[in-house]
Amino acid sequence: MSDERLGRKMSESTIIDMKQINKGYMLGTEKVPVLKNVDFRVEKGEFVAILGPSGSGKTTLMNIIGCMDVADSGEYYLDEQPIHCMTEKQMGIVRNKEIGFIFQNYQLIPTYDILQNIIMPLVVRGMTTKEAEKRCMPVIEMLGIGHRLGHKPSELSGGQKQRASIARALVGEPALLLADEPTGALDSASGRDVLALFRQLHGLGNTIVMITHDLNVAKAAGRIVHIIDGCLA
Ligand SMILES: Nc1ncnc2c1ncn2[C@@H]1O[C@H](COP(=O)(O)OP(=O)(O)OP(=O)(O)O)[C@@H](O)[C@H]1O
Repeated sequence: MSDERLGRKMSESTIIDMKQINKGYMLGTEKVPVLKNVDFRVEKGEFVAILGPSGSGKTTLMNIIGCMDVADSGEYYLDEQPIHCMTEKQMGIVRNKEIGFIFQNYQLIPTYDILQNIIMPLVVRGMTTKEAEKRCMPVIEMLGIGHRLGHKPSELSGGQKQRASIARALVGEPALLLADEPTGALDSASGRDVLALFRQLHGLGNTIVMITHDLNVAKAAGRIVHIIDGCLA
């Protein structure tokens, strides 16, 4: 291992370490840069908001953090694992094990009931339905959705759907919770409720990275990082 590599060894408590990340998209025959030399670091237990206007590159960055897309150049370590060196299959395994996703539109499977949705990450890992259901109960209780388990997502309010999606994100005990505009589809009371829940989860030691365009939402986090025109400030 080179001295340079040793020189930037992560601290034991770093969960995200991105160095000089660049990403662009092809527009006709030209590549348009979207993320420009992004350095981003998150320590375990932090609650960080990435705040930026529409088109600033938030989703592009989230897709890379979430191992759903790869950078054109740069290095990305998630919990000391070099994601930039991995195959798609390896990234899929990291994604399932290390990251709990929370989306603006919940992304619950409409034909599954709420319990089936919540246990899904554990079933994907090979756990039996019975085992998975048992394992999920404390999270379901904490989120107060026990009375909705047999319902389809379409029968729940937006706030309840987001609580179910947070439960699904938590059951696999991920190293990182990654939330993309988690209050974007909610009325203001349900939005405040979800942010209070995030603060509670942060208080319990969870690491959260939340992407938003709304300063009032970002203020719920312990640290705000601004993204403007593909650059982190
Ligand atoms: N798959 C793609 N192909 C081409 N251009 C893309 C693609 N995805 C995003 N872009 C462009 O990259 C830029 C950043 O997009 P991105 O979705 O990351 O921004 P954002 O900050 O999440 O915006 P919003 O808040 O509106 O979702 C935009 O100019 C967008 O048009």
